[in-house]
Amino acid sequence: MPITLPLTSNVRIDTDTQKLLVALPSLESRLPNKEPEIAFLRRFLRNRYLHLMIHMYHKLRGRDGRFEPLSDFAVAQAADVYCTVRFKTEDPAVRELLKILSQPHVQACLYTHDKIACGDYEPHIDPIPVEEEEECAAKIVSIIKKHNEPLGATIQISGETGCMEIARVLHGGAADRSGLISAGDELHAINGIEIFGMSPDEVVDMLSKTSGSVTLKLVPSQRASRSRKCEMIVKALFTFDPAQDENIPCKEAGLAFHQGEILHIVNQDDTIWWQAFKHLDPPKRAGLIPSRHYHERQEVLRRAKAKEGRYMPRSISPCRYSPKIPRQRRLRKTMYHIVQNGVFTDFDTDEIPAYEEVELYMPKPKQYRPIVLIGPSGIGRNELKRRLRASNPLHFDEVVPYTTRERKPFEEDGKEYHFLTREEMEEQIISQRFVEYGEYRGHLYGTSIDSIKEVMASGKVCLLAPHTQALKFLRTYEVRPYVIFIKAPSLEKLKESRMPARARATEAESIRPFTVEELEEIADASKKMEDRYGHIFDYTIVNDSLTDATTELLMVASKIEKEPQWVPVGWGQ
Ligand SMILES: Nc1ncnc2c1ncn2[C@@H]1O[C@H](COP(=O)(O)OP(=O)(O)OP(=O)(O)O)[C@@H](O)[C@H]1O
Repeated sequence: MPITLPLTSNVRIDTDTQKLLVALPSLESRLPNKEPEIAFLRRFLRNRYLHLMIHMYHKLRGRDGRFEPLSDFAVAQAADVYCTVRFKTEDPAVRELLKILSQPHVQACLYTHDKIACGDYEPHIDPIPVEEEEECAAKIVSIIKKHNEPLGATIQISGETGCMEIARVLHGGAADRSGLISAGDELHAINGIEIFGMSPDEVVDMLSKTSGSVTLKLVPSQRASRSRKCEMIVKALFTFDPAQDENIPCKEAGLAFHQGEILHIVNQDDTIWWQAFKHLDPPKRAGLIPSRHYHERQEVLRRAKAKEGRYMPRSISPCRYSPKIPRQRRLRKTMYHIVQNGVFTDFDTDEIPAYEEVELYMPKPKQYRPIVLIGPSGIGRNELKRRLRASNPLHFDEVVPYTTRERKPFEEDGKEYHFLTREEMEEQIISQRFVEYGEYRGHLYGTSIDSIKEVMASGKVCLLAPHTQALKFLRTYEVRPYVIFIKAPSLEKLKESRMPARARATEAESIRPFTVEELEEIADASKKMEDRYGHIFDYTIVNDSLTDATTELLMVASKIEKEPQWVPVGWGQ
């Protein structure tokens, strides 16, 4: 007589199970000490779910062809659909489809379908996992996030696998502090919630809402760790605002900085985004900064665009004036050159300033850095230099220029000028002894590197007001100049300060007040000069009120004799 299950009157126990149940009492008598196990087996064999499954099994094995599947790879087909549409998240229908496909029960259903379609329901023993599979195992990482603190990592959808992965771990952030999260790790779940099918924005949003303990399920990266953690101190030679950069992976992770700020670069793994923090900032999570390569590429594009729009901030005219030569004459001659490697070159190279590696320079007694005043012609460099020198002539000094003109009876060689023959001076020019020189009325005039060294060796502060072109020669380990930009105030302020003060413009044989056009030219040149050479300046003084500018210059001059300064690497010893 067939045994019927109490709760499933319509499901009959199959004959094999019946045989087992019938055999149980004899088993009990033969194994008296196994009573609990046999009792469990009895309950199991009578379980209605087991019999439902056995029933289904027999149905599926029915040879009437009613359960012929359309395909046996529904999971792969669903994954294919998922990958094809996963980036079209702007379409609500696609979003819904992605959501449905990522539901665990839908996936389980598809999986079961494939198993059945393949007839893969015969019992089998799982192979013993091999070591590589163990490596693929997920890791559960719990990190403690302070209130409002970001995770300290950026995420992206992997181009290879289509999975969400950690793009980079920010130095010093919560993820970095855990020591357990690496770039390339696949992110599968946050606080137990599967993120399969979510967009990076949704994941970021989800992460930002969590605080305290956050548990991440990650599949470790298979890539070999290629972290190139490094510490490099640099001066930023440009200004960066992450809010203005369209390509930054996460604006909140960006580090805004200004030209001249000192940054500690801590990671250069990524070719586009490096990681850095600002000097003197409390030690905290590093931010993303453009890599040198990325900045250069962006700058090239910006310049190309500016060229199209006909505005080129770099197109500053080469030096037209030399210190002793009146403006009108010099304009016609354009005779000013810098010699480099025996060739006449210009400082307006195509180099794109990004970061300059720096080190700390400690001021030493009686070894003062020369102060170099740079600015547009007529802004007041020489006036300020004169005033600084007059403040303490025993401490500040100027260089004695060289000339090939005849010595006047009242002049002393080495006092007003060093006098050389034309041949001698030309020889020295060719051997690059002059930081700047020019020709006026058939005679050469110039500033020699030797005369700068002379002042430096005398234990005085050497004051210079050369043209910008001379910086290429002056910015060396031997001279270590401190460059101060004398900047023009607004045109209105220039007119207000220069006109009533009867500021003088030098002309061929006379001096006269500035014209409005000349003041406009000064304001314009100042702007262009700052755009072009701003990264070289150590300090900027706006020369609006002469008294204020002089006071500020005295303050800076005193500061650089006492306080440590950031200088290009190699100048610090
Ligand atoms: N802040 C100021 N207010 C009023 N006049 C000023 C100010 N600064 C400079 N000047 C005057 O402007 C004139 C030009 O100054 P200065 O000769 O020092 O310019 P510069 O930068 O050395 O230019 P250049 O190389 O052409 O000589 C001088 O008469 C100077 O006294």
